[in-house]
Amino acid sequence: MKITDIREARASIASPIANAYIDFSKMDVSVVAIHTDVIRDGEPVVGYGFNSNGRYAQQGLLRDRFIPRLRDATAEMIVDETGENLDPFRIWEILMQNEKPGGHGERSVAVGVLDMAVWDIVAKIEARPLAQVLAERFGDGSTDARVAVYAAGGYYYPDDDLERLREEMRGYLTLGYTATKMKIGGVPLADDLRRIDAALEVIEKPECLAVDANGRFDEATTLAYARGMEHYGLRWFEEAGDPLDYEIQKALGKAYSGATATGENLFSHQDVRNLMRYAGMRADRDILQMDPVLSYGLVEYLRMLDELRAAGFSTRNCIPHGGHQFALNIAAGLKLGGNESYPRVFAPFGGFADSTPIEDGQVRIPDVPGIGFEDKAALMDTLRAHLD
Ligand SMILES: O=C([O-])CC(=O)C(=O)O
Ligand SMILES: [Mg+2]
Repeated sequence: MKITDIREARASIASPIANAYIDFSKMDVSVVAIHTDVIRDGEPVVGYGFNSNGRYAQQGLLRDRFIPRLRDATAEMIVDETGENLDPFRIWEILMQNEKPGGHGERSVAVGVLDMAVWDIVAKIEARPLAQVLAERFGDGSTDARVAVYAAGGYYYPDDDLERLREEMRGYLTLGYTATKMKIGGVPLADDLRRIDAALEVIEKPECLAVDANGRFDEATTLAYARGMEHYGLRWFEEAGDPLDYEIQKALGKAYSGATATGENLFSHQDVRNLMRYAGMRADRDILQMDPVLSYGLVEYLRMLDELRAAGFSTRNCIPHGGHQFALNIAAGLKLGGNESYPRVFAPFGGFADSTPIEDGQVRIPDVPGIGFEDKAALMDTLRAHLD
């Protein structure tokens, strides 16, 4: 088999929302399509990839370095031992040739976008959902029939008020979600506590509401929020301090009895190893949110899981960031703790297949080959509009 074409483009996901650190008025993502000469159902197999929100489109890196490396590789260099499918691990080595260690981030996004498309192809050639492929290759052979998902939102809006937030939370419950997440850190603590109270009027169960500070706080503010929020018993307190400031995370873990969450801005297994070494993470409650597509793809995510296991954590500690179907397949196939979802933001890249509604806070993997993009009409329309 061989790759016949690689296309990339940039797609806007701009919106007026803001978290404690950035607004999304200029946010965009890279989208790629990798075409092959393998025929399934009468059509050449095409794999799709895109990055999730938070990091921007990576067109320069894709065009100048990573796509040319893949284009220049011979057919023998990129296939597995059967010669009939791609080998994502060999492709990863080709993408990363002549890249120095360290300084992860941004290039990890470019590689992750291509890696997503490669795994979509692998599962399409096997004519099975990616979750099943992963369960057999790297898991215990079976997939989780349903994955717990939570609705991430609760952003700051230009015309913010508490009723808008309550209305948003009501909407998530109507869609079938039982758990949600909202932003903190964009306004003073007293105002954030009023926002949490408003969300809890709707969600009712504090163990079903998580809060996310997006790395905004210094240590003193982290501890002030920990004291202010501890009595609620919330689901988790996410990214209190800078993602690489493991001392802040450690101080939080010591001071705060509730669960904490972090990892969406760690892009390599070396960063995860350091988190395990220095951040005082607690295996009995804390959540790890590394996002496979932002962090060099599934090939690297498997190495991160090895780091976690070595430190005494379970795959169930992991609830990836990003709200995409790629992470959903990984969650089902490798038995993670759940997956993020963005029902109201970052359309059409957030949310899951059209045929799998959220039921009681959980979602199934659709029975379609690959990652399942073809079962999500709005996403396919966007991908095709940019890449055909
Ligand atoms: O607002 C963002 O950057 C997204 C985010 O942190 C999340 O989904 O946890
Ligand atoms: Mg977050």
